[in-house]
Parts: sequence; structure tokens; C-alpha cells
Amino acid sequence: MLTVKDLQKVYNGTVVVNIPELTIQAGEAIGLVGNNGAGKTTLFRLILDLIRPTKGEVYAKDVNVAKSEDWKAYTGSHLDEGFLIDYLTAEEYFKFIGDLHGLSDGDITERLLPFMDLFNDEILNQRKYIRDFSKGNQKKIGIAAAALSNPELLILDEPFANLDPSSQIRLKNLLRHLRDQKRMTMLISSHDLSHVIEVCERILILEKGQLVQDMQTNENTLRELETYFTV
Ligand SMILES: Nc1ncnc2c1ncn2[C@@H]1O[C@H](COP(=O)(O)OP(=O)(O)OP(=O)(O)O)[C@@H](O)[C@H]1O
Repeated sequence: MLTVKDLQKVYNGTVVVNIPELTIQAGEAIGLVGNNGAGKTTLFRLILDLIRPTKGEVYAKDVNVAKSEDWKAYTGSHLDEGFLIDYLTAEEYFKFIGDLHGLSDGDITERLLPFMDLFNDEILNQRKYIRDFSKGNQKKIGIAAAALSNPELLILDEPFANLDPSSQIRLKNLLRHLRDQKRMTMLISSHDLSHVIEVCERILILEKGQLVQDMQTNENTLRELETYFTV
């Protein structure tokens, strides 16, 4: 589903991403963890062709993301509030994204149904622009918009950040639902080790731009990660 080849990003002489090879199979849910500045967001931006690599390539289903737009039809993502259109209401934004993917109003309503718990009656029918929602609720709008097209590949940067505890648990259940029922391939970064291992079957640790661990999640993973991050 996703292949990274000899990927490097250098800023001001510093290598911030350096990944010789990474392959993610269709249907895998991958958790990306690493301390502040490890390069997680930069890697996502390279994968989504938001920035150009210093060296190397990213292929989404064999499409070089820097050379074609085709991958955008089957990729959904939310990295930050910059992905939102802040002068629209949530409904107008979902309609905008739905139109890009040829969805009817009925399709949009149906695709948003699994999000109702997470929305907690605070997103739809609020008569409020996206810019006036709280950070947590903006994140919920962005995640729903990313998943709206039922993408084969879903990329989320720190989806649990800014969410209250109830919302974090609802989001965890929702991501599991998307993984199991919609067979989405997922790439999710998080600083919450316990949430990410509950959603993801494979965990990658990024340190100073390099993938230093690649592990399948099992009953020991949380302890191993806590040990790794205990300095
Ligand atoms: N546009 C830029 N110009 C210069 N340096 C940059 C730029 N973007 C990112 N960096 C640097 O690249 C490194 C990786 O940053 P990145 O935001 O990818 O890390 P991260 O793992 O997402 O961190 P966090 O967990 O804090 O969000 C950092 O040292 C950062 O300062």
C-alpha cells in the first residue's frame, strides 16, 4: 500500500528524516511514535507530497506521490488544523470534501454516522464556523473529513492530542471500527503509547529521523515502549 525508498529530508544541513526502506501492507494499522522533533510530521508531509524530499521517493499503491495526483483519490489525511477551511461550518466542510469525492448528501450523512459518538452533539447543527470550534472539536472535524471518502489509506498526525478522555476512548473505538470494518490501512502518530498500541498492530519508533524499531504489537509492547522511552 505504501513504500518509502531511500527517503531523506535535510533542513539547514541537518538530516531530519532518513529512511532507507519502509513497506506498509494493505490493511495494516501502523503506529508511529517518537519524541518531539523525531521527524514524524515531516515524514507525513513527505508521504502526502506537502514537501519535497531531499532524496528518495514515496509510492502509494505504486504511484509516486511526487509525480501523480492519482493517490489522492484513495488517501485521506489530517495532520493539523491547516487542513480545515475555517470560514465554513462543519457541514459545509464535509459537503466540500464529499463533493471532491463525488458523494451525495445521503452518502455524507451515512458516512458520518460512526462519528456521532465522537461528535458528542457538539459538531453538527452548531451554526458556527470551524475557526470558532475548540481545538479538540476541530480535530474531530478533520478526522471525520479524512475518513469521509472511505480511503484505502488513512494518515493521522496525533489524533488523540487535544481530545478529552471520553473522546480519546471514543476515537480509539472508531479507529478500530474503520480498521476492521472498512479495512483501512492506517498510519497514525501518537505520544499516547497505550492508545496507539490498542489501535495499531505494528509500531515504528522514529528517533532523529531514523526508524530504530519496527515491532508487531503484543502483550509486552507497552512495557517495551515504556522501557525504551525511559531515559
Ligand atoms: N520547515 C522547517 N525548517 C527547518 N526545520 C524544520 C522544518 N520543519 C521541521 N523541521 C525540523 O525537523 C525536525 C523534525 O520535526 P517534526 O515536526 O517532523 O518532528 P515530530 O516528530 O513531528 O515532533 P513533535 O512530536 O514535536 O510534533 C525538528 O528538528 C524540526 O525543527
